[in-house]
Amino acid sequence: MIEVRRRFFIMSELTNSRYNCQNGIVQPLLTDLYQITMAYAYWKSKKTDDYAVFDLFFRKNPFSGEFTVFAGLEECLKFIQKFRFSDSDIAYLRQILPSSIENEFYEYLKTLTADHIKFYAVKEGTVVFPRIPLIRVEGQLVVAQLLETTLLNLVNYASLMTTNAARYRLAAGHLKLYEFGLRRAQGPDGGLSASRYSYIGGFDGTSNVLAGKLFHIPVKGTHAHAYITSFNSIDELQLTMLRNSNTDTDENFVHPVLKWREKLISMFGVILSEVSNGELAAFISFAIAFPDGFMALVDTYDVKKSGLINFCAVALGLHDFGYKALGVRLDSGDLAYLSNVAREYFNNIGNKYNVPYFGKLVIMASNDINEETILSLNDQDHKIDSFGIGTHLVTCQKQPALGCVYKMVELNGEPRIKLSQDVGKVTIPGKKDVYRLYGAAHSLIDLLQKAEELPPVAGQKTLCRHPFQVFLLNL
Ligand SMILES: Nc1ncnc2c1ncn2[C@@H]1O[C@H](COP(=O)(O)OP(=O)(O)OP(=O)(O)O)[C@@H](O)[C@H]1O
Ligand SMILES: O=P(O)(O)OC[C@H]1O[C@H](OP(=O)(O)OP(=O)(O)O)[C@H](O)[C@@H]1O
Ligand SMILES: O=C(O)c1cccnc1
Ligand SMILES: [Mg+2]
Repeated sequence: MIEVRRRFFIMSELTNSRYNCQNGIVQPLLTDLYQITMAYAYWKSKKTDDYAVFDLFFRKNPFSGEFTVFAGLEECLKFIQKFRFSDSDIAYLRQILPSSIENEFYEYLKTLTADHIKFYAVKEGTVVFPRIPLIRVEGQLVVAQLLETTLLNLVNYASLMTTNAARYRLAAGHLKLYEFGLRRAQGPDGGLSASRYSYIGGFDGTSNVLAGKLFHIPVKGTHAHAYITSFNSIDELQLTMLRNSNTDTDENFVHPVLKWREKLISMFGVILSEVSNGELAAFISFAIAFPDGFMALVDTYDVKKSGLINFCAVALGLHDFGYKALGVRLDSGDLAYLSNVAREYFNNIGNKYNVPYFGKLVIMASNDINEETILSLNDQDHKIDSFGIGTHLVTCQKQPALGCVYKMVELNGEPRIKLSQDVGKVTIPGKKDVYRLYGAAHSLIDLLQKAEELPPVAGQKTLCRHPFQVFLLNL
């Protein structure tokens, strides 16, 4: 039995404002100059009120992949709902446009809104495919045209980023994924979008605090190498006392940690001079600051000979005081190998000193991780629980743009086509609706029909024709 689901939803079915903020720079002037000059030329040719239909779609899945996740819709809806040129916009346009432009045009521009535009879209977060319209805009030609650049800007990076994140999610399975890319993102707005859309694509959280506040995304973080290198010796510790939650008294925390470290040094046969005291001081101070949330960056000096020994000594000290450490972050070296070493340390210590949760301490990995790194790690026997991912994720290094386009497909009820020598660039004319046909187990095909045609009916034969390739599918 074939099931049919409508793909397009009208504006009132799509609006679900979870986020109370609108990005302040998304406004009518966030567009290409040619949209405004075309608006004037349409106005002069008395075509502004022609009835236009535009499709927004892409031609090829990104990352040499087989799917795309549609995103950016929420911002498109806010943009359309608020679309209006302000007085200062008009004043600026008067400055930059030729003096030959008639005054009445500016008066006209001031009156424009998108209130009468009909806006249809696929729901945000839907898996979508090439050439299927993601958005259909219908209405007054001049307004529908003026929306082009901004809608493309809002959808292109959002969908690319969400797809990228979804691919990392597929590669990482159930492991935790955190977006750590703000420092490497394409400016402040790129950074915020990256955090927001990586969350929609399946990440568990972000290090970006503003994104957490604006978009209600869980925020997470550890500490940087700078924190570790800011300490040189144990004597530097200003604060040595920690509340023992078993006895509810403040006790010296450094002495038990040092005792534990002596035991671990002999247990793992490392040389005392190779275990960094500065690193231990940094870990102790961080544990005193966050006894319930102690996560340590262990690769500043030497993971095996120093970082893991110091971390475990502090974690055992915390255990004595009635707290549970969280785990470690590895940020260099062979992440598969080091994660195995870390897990072995934790298991051995947990068994020897009867601290069962030690075997389950979190091992986070970071450092230039991309989808291929995760797939390669999957082929190795790693023990990583979570990844912190920055540069490759937020810059979409593997493919920096999704080629969404916005094309006129109908004017005043007549289909319109853009021809091209390149068959892939020929547009599919006419006002179309989109349906997804489902078999018993999964979706089968996306079907485009003329909007005036009756929807396909579940259980009845439907002739499906590929728009460019010559083969038929009789479902
Ligand atoms: N076991 C592994 N399998 C596949 N890729 C890995 C593995 N371990 C690490 N990587 C990746 O290999 C690269 C190592 O990079 P590089 O050699 O520049 O870093 P590093 O020297 O370990 O650390 P850094 O220079 O940051 O101190 C990173 O992109 C990392 O994600
Ligand atoms: O996926 P990534 O781009 O690596 O994102 C996260 C990185 O950012 C931080 O360090 P930073 O990169 O600032 O310094 P580093 O290159 O010396 O590690 C962190 O320690 C990670 O290495
Ligand atoms: O919290 C972290 O560990 C973090 C945040 C941003 C970049 N690198 C690491
Ligand atoms: Mg790095």
